[in-house]
Order: sequence, then C-alpha cells, then structure tokens
Amino acid sequence: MATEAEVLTALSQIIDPDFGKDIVTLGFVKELRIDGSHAAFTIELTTPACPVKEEFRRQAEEVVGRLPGITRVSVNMTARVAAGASARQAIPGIANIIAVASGKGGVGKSTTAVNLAVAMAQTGARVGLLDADIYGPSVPRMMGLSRFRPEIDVDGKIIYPLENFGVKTMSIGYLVEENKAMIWRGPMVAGALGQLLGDVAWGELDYLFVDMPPGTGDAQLTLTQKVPVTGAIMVTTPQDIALIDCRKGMEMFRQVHVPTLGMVENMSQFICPHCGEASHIFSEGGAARLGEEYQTSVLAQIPLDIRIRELSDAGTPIVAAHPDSAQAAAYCQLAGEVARKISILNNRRIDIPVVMQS
Ligand SMILES: Nc1ncnc2c1ncn2[C@@H]1O[C@H](COP(=O)(O)OP(=O)(O)OP(=O)(O)O)[C@@H](O)[C@H]1O
Repeated sequence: MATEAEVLTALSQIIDPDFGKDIVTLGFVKELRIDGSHAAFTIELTTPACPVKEEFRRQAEEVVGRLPGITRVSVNMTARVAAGASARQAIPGIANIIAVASGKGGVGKSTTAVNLAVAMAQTGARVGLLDADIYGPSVPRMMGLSRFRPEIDVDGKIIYPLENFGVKTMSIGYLVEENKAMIWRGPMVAGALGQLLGDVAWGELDYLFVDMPPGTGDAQLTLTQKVPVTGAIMVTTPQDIALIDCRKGMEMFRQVHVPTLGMVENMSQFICPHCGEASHIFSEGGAARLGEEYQTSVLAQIPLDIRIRELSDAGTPIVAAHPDSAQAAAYCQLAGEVARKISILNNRRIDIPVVMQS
C-alpha cells in the first residue's frame, strides 16, 4: 500500500509554471486520503480560471496512478482566490478590484469589460461588474438589464446589484438619468462611485471589474486613488492615436502605484466572412511594442467582429450567446490571463503556508 508521503513526493513533481514551485510546496494539495488502493485529494488553486487547471488534474492522476499499490485516483479541483492587499483593507468581501480602462474613448472598453466579466463567471469565480463610466454607462444595455431598476432598502442605504449571466452588476445608469450625470464634475463623480462601491450589497466576490470612464483626467485619477485597485487592464486598438492615449493611461496608473496587469488589443484584426482573409484595419503590432516599453504584456487580441457588436447591442454578450465561438475563446483566454496575473501579484504579497491538511 502507498503511503501519504509517497503520494506527496509524486505530486511534488508537478510544477506551477507561474510560481516556479511545486504544488506541494505551494500548499495546494489538501485533504489527502488513502483508502486501500484508492488515493483521493484536493488541489486548491489560486483561481478557478487557472488556465492549467485540467493539465494539473491530468498530471496528478498520472503521477499518483503510477505508484505501486494505487489503482484509483480521485482529484478534486477547487480554488480560493486570495485578496489583493489594497482590496483586503477597503471593502470586506471583495477580494480583488480590477480597473478596465482606456486612454481613448470608443475603443471597446465596456464591450471588453462585459465579456471578460461573463467569461470569468463561467469559470466558477464570483464576479461583479461596476460601471464607473458615469458619462456613458453601457453596462445596463450590454448586460441586458436596461429595463430593470435595482432594489434599495427602506433606509436608502443599501443598493442590491442586478445580476445576469452569473455577474452582479451596478451602474449609475440604473439610478440616474443619463443626461443628468453627463454634467457632473470630478468630485461628484468620485462621490457617486464611492457610494456605488460602498453601499452596494456585493456580497463575497473574487473579482470586481470596474468599467472606468475613458481618458486620464481628474475624475479617473481621483477614482483610482479612491478605489482600492489590485491592478488595471488597458484596452486599446492597435492604431497609433489609441496607443498614445493608452500610454498616458499606464502613466496615470503608475503615478498612483496601481500595477498594470496587461493590455487588451481590441479590434486587432478583421476576418473577412466571405474569403476568410485577415485585415489589420487599425494597424498591427503596436500594443506589443508598447507592452515591451512598459514591461507589460498583451493579454489577448480580440478581433473586430460584427457579431461582437450586434450581440452587445442586443444585451447578450457573445461569451454568453456563443460560448463555443472563436470570439468567446479570445475573451476566455483573457479571463485566464487576468486571473493568472492577479494570482502572481497576490502571491508575491502573501506567504503561502506549506502546511498539509488531512
Ligand atoms: N471587437 C469588436 N468588434 C466589433 N465591434 C466592437 C468590438 N469592440 C467594441 N465594439 C463596438 O464598438 C463600439 C464602442 O465600444 P464600447 O462602448 O465598448 O467602447 P468604450 O471604449 O467603452 O466606449 P466609451 O468611450 O464610450 O466608454 C460599440 O458599438 C461596440 O459594440
């Protein structure tokens, strides 16, 4: 019969590529039990969106299954998302707040935020989406919730988020007529956003995405200082004018010590639906070059695609409407990359205990 120590030694051959350590040392292996020839254990990852989740399961079954005396291996894959340092102090229950930002307007920031949030929720993570784009809130429409109004408790102190596609959402668009918010100045915007964060019954969330207002003005700066952000994602198109503004956005985050998790190159290419040829309508390669300069990477390239636009307009993000499409796969890749980057960031801040639970 194999011993627990032998199973752990076998499992210590599995290396997490992001942390550069084996999964036993990282404390991922839990609840190990050996019952005759049956070995059962849990692998607890740092995110349910882990891109190598299935690979870990396969390797674990293989290395333990090879041990003499073991004929059956049961691996239970779970995840516990660690809280980012800033988020941990600020809003109880919300582990990580991620700003989805763009230097330039109209580059597809909201479309990206919405599809990213839905893709992340599909992995089993607990996800919220805060529409902080006070001047042009798009989340209600893109999430198919524009006809609904949130419940507010009798004292007017707690606002309940509206949920669709597994994502809890809040938007100024649910509460204020659009043309009223349009004329708000920076401090009012920051005040309203503070309220949307603090007074909303978000519950327990692994990731709260914030669809930021476009640009790098005062309102954005105040917001990044007010909201305890774990990291920021910059959405850009590949054209020079958008990249110049993207650079300004990254500079702004640098100033307020918010790490940039990476960039999303939206509308990166257009695939002709008739002949299948790819055209780089907004140029190519620019985001990668900017990424090198800022020591950050392009997390995903999203094509310019008519269905992405049509489905956003219709209130069913493509990730929910066609989860098996190539377009949805690009957003799922983005979700995996974002989760990875956050895990790496939070792992640097906390000491992972090397304690086994049995
Ligand atoms: N990859 C894409 N393919 C096709 N259309 C897209 C894509 N991304 C965004 N769009 C469309 O481009 C328009 C602008 O997108 P979106 O509202 O997401 O941009 P934004 O950067 O959030 O804008 P704003 O500056 O107004 O906040 C929308 O009509 C949207 O449907």
